Formats: sequence, structure tokens, C-alpha cells
Amino acid sequence: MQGDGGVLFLSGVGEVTVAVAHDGLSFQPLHLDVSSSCWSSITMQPKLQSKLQFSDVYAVEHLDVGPVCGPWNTRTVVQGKRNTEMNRFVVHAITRSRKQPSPWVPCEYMFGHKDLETCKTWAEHISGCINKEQDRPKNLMVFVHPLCGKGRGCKNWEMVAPLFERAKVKTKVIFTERAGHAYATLASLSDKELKKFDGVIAVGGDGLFNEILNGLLSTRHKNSYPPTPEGCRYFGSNYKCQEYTNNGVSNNMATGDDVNVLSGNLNTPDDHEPLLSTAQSTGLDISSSNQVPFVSFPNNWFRLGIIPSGSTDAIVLSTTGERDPVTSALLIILGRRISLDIAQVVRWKSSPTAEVLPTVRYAASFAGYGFYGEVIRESENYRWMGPARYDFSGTMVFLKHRWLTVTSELLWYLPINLFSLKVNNF
Ligand SMILES: Nc1ncnc2c1ncn2[C@@H]1O[C@H](COP(=O)(O)OP(=O)(O)OP(=O)(O)O)[C@@H](O)[C@H]1O
Repeated sequence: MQGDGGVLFLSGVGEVTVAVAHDGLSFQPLHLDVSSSCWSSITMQPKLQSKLQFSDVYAVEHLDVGPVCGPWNTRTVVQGKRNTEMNRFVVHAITRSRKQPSPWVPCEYMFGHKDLETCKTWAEHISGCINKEQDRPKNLMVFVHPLCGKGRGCKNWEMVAPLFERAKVKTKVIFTERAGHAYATLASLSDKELKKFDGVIAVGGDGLFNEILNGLLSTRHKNSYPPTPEGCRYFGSNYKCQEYTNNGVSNNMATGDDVNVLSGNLNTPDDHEPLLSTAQSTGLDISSSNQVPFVSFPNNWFRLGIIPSGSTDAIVLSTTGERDPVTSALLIILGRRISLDIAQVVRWKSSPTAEVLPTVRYAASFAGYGFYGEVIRESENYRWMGPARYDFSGTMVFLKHRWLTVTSELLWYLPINLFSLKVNNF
């Protein structure tokens, strides 16, 4: 490598002059009769580009001596069609898929050179450039729901895990064993532990994501509660309701007791919600359950991500727009983000001591009540049916024909950052 470029052998193209700019690489075939069709005539793998942005590169690997292909343009004889043995390194990037169902797929630019040191220098230089890319995660906590959707949670994780490994993103993987596992793990995780991670990934559907969201925010989102609706007065004094901020605490700092009061409240029997059963072990080393949180949300560093594997995947469809595990994994690794509005829903309920206490939920993308809530609750009894359970339980609930009277009011929205798609190259 000399200065800002040099000559390398690019697999499928032949000898190229490689120029390095601050934002990427560009390649120019050295022999002009290796025509531009070389870039587009490749049908065996995703199309290579004559320019490569560092923001699209997720890994660089040095390889041993081995074969590098000649030009794929079979009409040319310049470099020959045979493989040539040389020192190699591979630049792993993402590209739009031409043939596969995934909108984004990994693609490889394999470079070769007869000199080992030249190869090493190039690989190190490109690695250095991609390490300067901001906002990429280094350490992620991953929850995999084995029974989500059509039962593809584990398979989807197995499919994308090598991408994280190649990009040197560390992952702590937890396979959920029951409803509420992800919620309990995150809600009780010490902030010191949480700070070791750059984000949390759900390999599952909307329900698992919702557990993660609630587990993270339940003790760490600090804001005054939204104004109480008129109806609250029926349970007690409105003033009393307003006194609480999130975590069941007043404007003063949280105490362990306050947090426990709310946790107890979350688990009242009339909730019947799987995401809030927190009694069993979480599988993580929790240092303190009475912690005073110092990680608070919203913040700019912590990210959430979804590898879509559920029955409906509504949140992924409203972020990346694609229900594709590989696309999501690549966008997560590259640190692409989009902001997602989160709604906080507070229900005021009277406790056995007649005190009015808040029950708090967070929702992304959509929140349901009444018919929708009943369908979701009913459908959990038929998980073995797969996604068809929603049609079945929808019919069942419809036939029950229950009436509910509801008044609703939009309270407020909190934007938090999510991993996902930045509209770029689309
Ligand atoms: N190991 C488990 N066994 C039983 N239930 C689980 C387990 N892990 C998580 N759950 C619960 O299953 C619920 C649904 O999971 P998830 O959202 O991943 O799949 P889905 O319902 O098929 O997808 P979608 O929500 O997109 O329709 C979650 O709310 C979670 O509480």
C-alpha cells in the first residue's frame, strides 16, 4: 500500500487500483478491457460495487495463502479465468440482494497480493477506518425466544450469530425459559451490569420486545406521570395520584420500598399478564435488588434491536420495513438507528389499603385494549397453533361478544433510540 492507494488483485475482477478516501474505497480495473460489465456480470454472488463506503463494511479478515478468482467476465482473457494462489484478505460489507429474499445481504470483497506484508497493511488500514465508525455496538445482550412465531427463534439466531462473531460484537445470549424471563432479567439487573452492554436484542416477536422494553424502563425511566384522567378521583384523591412519578416514587429519589410497592402492584392477580411474573431465577448474576438506578431512559447510548422471528413482527415492519433476520442483524452490527416513539400507559388502581397506586406499561408501535387485549390473552392458550392462533382466538373472542366502554386520551410520547434502519442507500 502506497500513500492513499495501491494495486491489488480483486477476486472476480482482476488487478485493480484501489484508492482510499476518508469515507471508503474505490476500485478501478487496471486493464481496461476488463470492462465495466465485470461489476455487473457477476451472477454467482451479490453484485460488487466499484465503490465501497466504510459505513457499509462490518468486518475485515486476514486469510492464509489461497486461491483468488480471475475475472468473472468470461469474455476477457486478460487475467485468465483460473484461480491464482496468493496472500489474501476479505472485506465484509452489505449490499442490496439481487436474488435472495433478504433485502440486505452480506457480500465479500476478496483481495489478493503476492506480498504478505502488503496484505496485512491493507487489512489493518481498512480495519482502522471501520473502527472509527461511530455508534457501532461492541457488546450486546441477546434474548432468544425458542417458541416464538413458527418456532424459528433458535434457528434465526444460529443463522445470524456468525455475522456478530465476524464483526467482533460480543453477545451474551439468554434463551428465554418462560414468559416474564426477559422482563425479570432486565428489571432486576444492576445498572453496573447493564452498563457493560451497548444494547439489548430480541430474537422473537413483538411480545418479547415488549418485555424487554418494560424490563428496561420499569425502574429506569424517570418522569412525572401523565395527568391523571378524571376517573381517578373515583379511586381516591387526584392529588395522591399526581404525587407519584415513575417507579412509584415521588419527585424524591426512589427507595427500595417504593420500587417494591410498584413491583408488587404489577403482579396483582387481575393483571393475568405473562410478562410480569418475576418470581423465578433470571439466569444472570444480579448484584443488588435494592439498587438505586443510575442508568436512566431515555438516553443516547443504549440501543434496542429486533431480529424478527415472531408471528406478526409489527415493530420491525415499522422500523426496518423488512421482516428479515439477516437484514436486521446487519443493520444492528453497523449501528444504524431510527428513533421509535414509546408510549407510557398508566393505570391507577386502588390497593388493598385503599391507596391509589399506578400500574405502568410501556408500548412501542401500538397498544391495544378491549377486543385486541382479549384476543392476545386468549391466543396464549393456543400458542401450539403458531400464527393461526390469532385467527382462531379472534373468532372465539368475537363470538363471546363482550362489551367494553372505554374513554381514551392521548397522554404523551417519549422518543428513545432504537437500532434499525437509517434511510441511507435505500
Ligand atoms: N420460553 C418461553 N415460553 C413461553 N412463553 C414465552 C417464552 N419466552 C417468552 N415468552 C412469552 O411469549 C410471548 C410472545 O413471544 P414473541 O413475541 O417472541 O412471539 P410471538 O407471539 O410469536 O410473536 P408476535 O408478538 O410478533 O406475534 C412474549 O410476550 C413472552 O412473554
